Amino acid sequence: MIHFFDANIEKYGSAHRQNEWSHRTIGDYALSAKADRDVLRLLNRVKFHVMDAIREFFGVRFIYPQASQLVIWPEGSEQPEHVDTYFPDTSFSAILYLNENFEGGETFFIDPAHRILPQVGALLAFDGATLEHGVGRVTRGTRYTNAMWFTGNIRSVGP
Ligand SMILES: O=C(O)CCC(=O)C(=O)O
Ligand SMILES: [Fe+2]
Repeated sequence: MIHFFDANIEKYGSAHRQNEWSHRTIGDYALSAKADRDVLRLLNRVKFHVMDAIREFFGVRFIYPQASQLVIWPEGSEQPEHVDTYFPDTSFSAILYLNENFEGGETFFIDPAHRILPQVGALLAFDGATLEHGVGRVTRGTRYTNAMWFTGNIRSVGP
């Protein structure tokens, strides 16, 4: 995934560098319109495993995908506290940590205060529309994640 991200961000990131985020994410919606089927299949497989894990862990019956993105967090990047209300009716946000050979870059929560040190292969799932969270500054190296958003409302399913 990391290799794919590095090799394809110019191809699948936004066509033009519009803002800080445009060359930091590759969305599955970009891949579905284009060629790299193996990566899309892998992202989909991950997404369905994550939905299974959320159903089982949180005891919810219905959950639908909204978006899945590969994200790069270069040295010096961070994300201030926020809630995930970009997509309508998000009920769960999930982060799959793809590497850990960097420093900083913890996912943090405000209330209750909590910090999660990324471990490769670990999955973090939480109610991202309600719980304020953010990402501490990456102080050395580069952080990579697969970020996903899910809804319980079938009318708010992603593209
Ligand atoms: O990468 C993380 O730990 C969290 C990212 C996040 O909160 C977001 O993209 O909305
Ligand atoms: Fe978030």
